[in-house]
This record gives sequence, C-alpha cells and structure tokens, in this order.
Amino acid sequence: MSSAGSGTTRPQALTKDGQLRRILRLFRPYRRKLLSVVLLVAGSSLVALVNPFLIREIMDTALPQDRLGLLSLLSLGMIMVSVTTSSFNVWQTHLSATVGQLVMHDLRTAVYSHLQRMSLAFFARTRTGEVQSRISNDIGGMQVTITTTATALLSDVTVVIAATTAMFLLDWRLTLASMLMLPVFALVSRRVGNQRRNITRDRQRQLAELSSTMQESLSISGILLSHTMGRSHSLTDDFARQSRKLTDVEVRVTTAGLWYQSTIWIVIASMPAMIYWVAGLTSSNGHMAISIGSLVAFTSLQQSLFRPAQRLLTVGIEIQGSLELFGRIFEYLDLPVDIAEPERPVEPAALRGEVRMRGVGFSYAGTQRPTLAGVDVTVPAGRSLAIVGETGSGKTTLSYLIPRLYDVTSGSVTIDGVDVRDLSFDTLTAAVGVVAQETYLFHATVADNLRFAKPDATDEELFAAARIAHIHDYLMLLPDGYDTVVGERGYRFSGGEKQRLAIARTILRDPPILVLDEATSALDTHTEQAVQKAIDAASVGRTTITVAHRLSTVRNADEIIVLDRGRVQERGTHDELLLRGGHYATLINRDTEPVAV
Ligand SMILES: Nc1ncnc2c1ncn2[C@@H]1O[C@H](COP(=O)(O)OP(=O)(O)OP(=O)(O)O)[C@@H](O)[C@H]1O
Repeated sequence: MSSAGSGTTRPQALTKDGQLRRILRLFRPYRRKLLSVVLLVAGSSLVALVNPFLIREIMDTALPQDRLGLLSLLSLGMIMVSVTTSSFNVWQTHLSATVGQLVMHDLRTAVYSHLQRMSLAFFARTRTGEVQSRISNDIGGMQVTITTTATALLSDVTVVIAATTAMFLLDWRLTLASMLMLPVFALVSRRVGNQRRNITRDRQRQLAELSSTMQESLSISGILLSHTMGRSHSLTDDFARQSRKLTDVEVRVTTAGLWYQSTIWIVIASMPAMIYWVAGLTSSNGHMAISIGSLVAFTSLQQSLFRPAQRLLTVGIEIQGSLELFGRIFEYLDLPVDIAEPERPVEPAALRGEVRMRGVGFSYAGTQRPTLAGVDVTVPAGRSLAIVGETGSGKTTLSYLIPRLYDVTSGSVTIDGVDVRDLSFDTLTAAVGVVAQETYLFHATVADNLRFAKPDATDEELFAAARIAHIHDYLMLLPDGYDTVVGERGYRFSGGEKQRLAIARTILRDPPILVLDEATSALDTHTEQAVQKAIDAASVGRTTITVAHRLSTVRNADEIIVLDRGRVQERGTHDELLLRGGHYATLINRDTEPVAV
C-alpha cells in the first residue's frame, strides 16, 4: 500500500490555444448535430426576445385603447413564444446531451485503448487507482462543461447580443447606464478563473489519490494484508485524512469566487430599480421621456439578461476548471507507447518455435546496474530451457523479453530468425504463450476465463485443454462444472488449481512456444506434482522456457542456464551441471526439496 506518486510525468505543458484547438477537434465528428444545436439555440433566443415588444404593445396600445382583438392576439403571441422556446430547448438539450456524451465516450475509449497499448513498465510504475481515476473522475468531471456549459454559453451569447440590441433600440441611454460595470466584472472573473483552475487540479489529484488507496486497500490482497498485519485502523485513519483533504478542496471548488458572483448578482438585480429611478428623474410635468410600455419592456429585457450575463461572466471560471481536466486526459493520451507494433511487420509462414537470444542486455528505466547483460541462448524448436538462479538474478525479466513484455536494451531476441520486434502483435501472441507467476482470473465462469484466450473455442476444445492441464476431472466435480463462477481474482480456487487453469487457458491457443514462470509460492508435494504433470503435458511438442524457482522441476530440461546478476554463469543439462560442481550444484544442495541425484 505504497503512497508512491503517480509515476507519470507531465509532458511539456500544452499551450492554452493548442489545448482549445484539440478540444474543438473532439467535437468535429458531430458538427452537423452541433450546427442544429446552434440554430435551435439562436432560434429560441431570438423568439424569446419578441416578448418584451409584445408587452410594450399591450401596455402602450392594446390596454389603454381597449382593443380587445389586438390584446387577444398579443397575448396569444406571448403564449406561442413560450411554446416555441420550450420545444426548441427540449430538442436542443437532447442533441447537446447526446453530443456531449458521445465526446466523453470517445475520450474514455481513446484513453482506454491507449492504456491497453502501454507496456508493463508503465503499469509497474503507476498506481492502479490513478489510472482508473483519469478515466472515471476526470472524464466524468468534464460532463457538466461539455454537455451544459457549452450550450449555455451559446444561448447566453445569443441572448446577450439580441437583448442588448433590443435594449439599444428601446433606449440607448438606459442601455449604456446598465453596462457601466461590465469591464470590472470581466477583469475579476479572469482572476477567479485562474484560481478555480488550480483548485480543480488539486481536487483531481486528491480524487486519484483516494481512488488508488481504495483500489489497493479494498482488494482481496489488500484486506488480507491489513487484517493480518493489524493495520485496519491505521488504514482507516489514513483514508479519513485523505478524504478530509478532499472535503476541504471540494469546499474550495464550490466557494471559489462565490463573493464575486454574489456581488454581480446584487448589482444586476438592483438594475431595474436604478432604471425606474433614472426614468423618474427624466420626467417633467408628469411626462416621462420614455413610455411605460417601453420601460416595462426594457426592464423585462434586462431581466432576461440577468442569468445569461451572470453566467457569461462566470463561465470562464467553469471552463478554466475543465481545461485542467482536459489537460489531465490529454496527458494520458500523449504518453509515448514504448513497446510499439512494427509498421511493416514480417509475416513468417508458420513458426516452428526456435528461440534465440543474442547478446541480450536489459536495464529497467531509472536503474543503474543492468538487469541482464550479454545473454546468449538458443532453444531449438520443440526443446526445453530452464532458467535458474538466485532470486533477483533476472530470470523473470529474461522470460518477459520473448513475448515483448519488455524490449531488450541491447542485442536481440528472435523467433525462427525473425526479431520479435519485427513481428505483428497478433503473430507474436499466437507464437508465444505465457503462464505468468501470478495467475489472474476474471470474475466470470471458468469457461469464460478459458475462452479469454480463444473466444471461439468449442466446449470440446476447452475440455481437451483442461485435460492436458490435469484440471478437467476436478472441474467436472464442481456443482456447476465449467460454469462455476470464479471469485474475485480466482479466490475460490487453490494456488495449484489456478495455475492449472492458467496452463489450460494458455494451451488453448496452441502456441508453439510456451513461457512458464513458475509460481514462487510453495505448493505441497501432491499439488506440485499435479502442476508439474500439467506443465509436462502442455510442453509436449512445444518450445518450453521455464523460469524455475524450484530446482526439483528442472531436471528434465534439455538445457539449463544459471543466471547470476543478469549474466549466464553456467549452462548444460542437469547431469552435466551437477558433475561440474559449480553454482548449480551449490544451488541444488541448498534447495530444501529432496532431490534424487
Ligand atoms: N519494474 C521494475 N523496475 C525496476 N527494477 C525491477 C523491476 N522489475 C524487476 N526489477 C529488478 O530486476 C531484477 C531482476 O528481477 P526478476 O524478477 O527478473 O528476478 P528473478 O530472478 O525472476 O527473481 P525471483 O526469483 O525472485 O522471481 C531484480 O533486482 C528486481 O528488483
């Protein structure tokens, strides 16, 4: 439950302009829908502006002159205006929500698919919760901006332009008087926007931190560790501390610029009073320079301006916050893919499965000492290689170079003479089957888990693979057989059973090369024999490279290499190496397993 940082570095900050252009590009596929939204918003805003003029006519003409026909017509007009604007709004909201959600869907999928291409190294240095938080919290946080703010902005601009024009037409002096405060508001809004952007950054970081903590500590392994280490209370305290920090940030997000918004609100709300007062001042001998109808129409226009103007002055604040969210997402989309598929892959006819490593060197990023150096090994097709050595000598790392979970730093790994870096991912994954040290099973049925390797596998194929892995009989004894649902991370199955399921899953793809990283956890002799039988059966006719943690399992390998701090120290068969009396012999003697020599 480390509190290591996110592990992702911020690439050079995107310029605001570049970011805006990139955001606009996201909307490009939906420009037709957006055009309809623009038309609907503009239409509804313009139609709404007819109302004040209808009011003026009612007040100045229809009512004083007792013209009932005109009054009915004007009243009906007012009702029609509301019907039209409401219908336009419903339609527009539906369209803009659809576009907003589609853009979010595109972003979510783009981030997910980019992350799928990232190498193991990225996930090794990044906290799981952090990755998920970018997809759920950051993209989720954009929803308001994308779906509502953007269209509100559009309608607000239209209303403000149209209402201001109408106000000028009614009385230009009153209009100017109403707008004196605008520049001051705009300036302050800019400052509050920057403030909001910084707070949003803090909030998203805090959210990611909280997600990571939950992800790690509420997983089966996390709970197991905290229960057995008696750390539940302190973890709860840590969580509470983080959650409390989030509370503070959330309050800051909500209240940033609140005083500013209230001031605007008060000033805007006092405007009609000011206007009546100014109109009163202009009256002489009981006659005002402006008719009552115009005055009412003017203040009603002003009223319709309140919300849009206020929103426009604060929309910058919202957008600044969202820019930060977009920035975090773009940062992930821009992560370089360190293990990329070749543009023009070599397509060999059929792979036999000869694996050759030539002068292989490898260093993990950020480490001083190379993990592997000068490794030369050839495993002829159909033969077996066992890699042994002290813990940390680089066995697993070496085996990961064949399926390209990591790329060599120097030298090369070839399959049938073709560099693995020149093969398409499809060819490579079809050629190399990997059974990793830690078996990962999805929360789904056994059959679904097996079919993850080969979605179109028939039941017979599943049974055959499970038989080879010596797990079929066991599965048939379960009440639900192959339909048994595997618990979270396969917890209902024992370690040995999970390994055999993993072996069955891998051989279902029938790869010519098998890379097996033996589980380090000790299995009882009976289980170990069962797993060994599964491995032996799975290896038949395949090139097999086994990372051996238990020396009892390597005796039959065609070749054994002994790694020492990343270098091949000895090589040969079990008998040859024993006779040599070197490092391997020492390891064998030290191995707790009784070995018949
Ligand atoms: N992602 C990583 N970043 C940096 N160093 C790593 C990383 N993964 C492994 N190492 C280091 O590389 C070395 C070789 O690790 P590797 O897992 O290949 O050893 P191993 O021989 O398989 O060990 P074991 O028998 O304990 O599984 C170790 O010192 C390990 O700490």
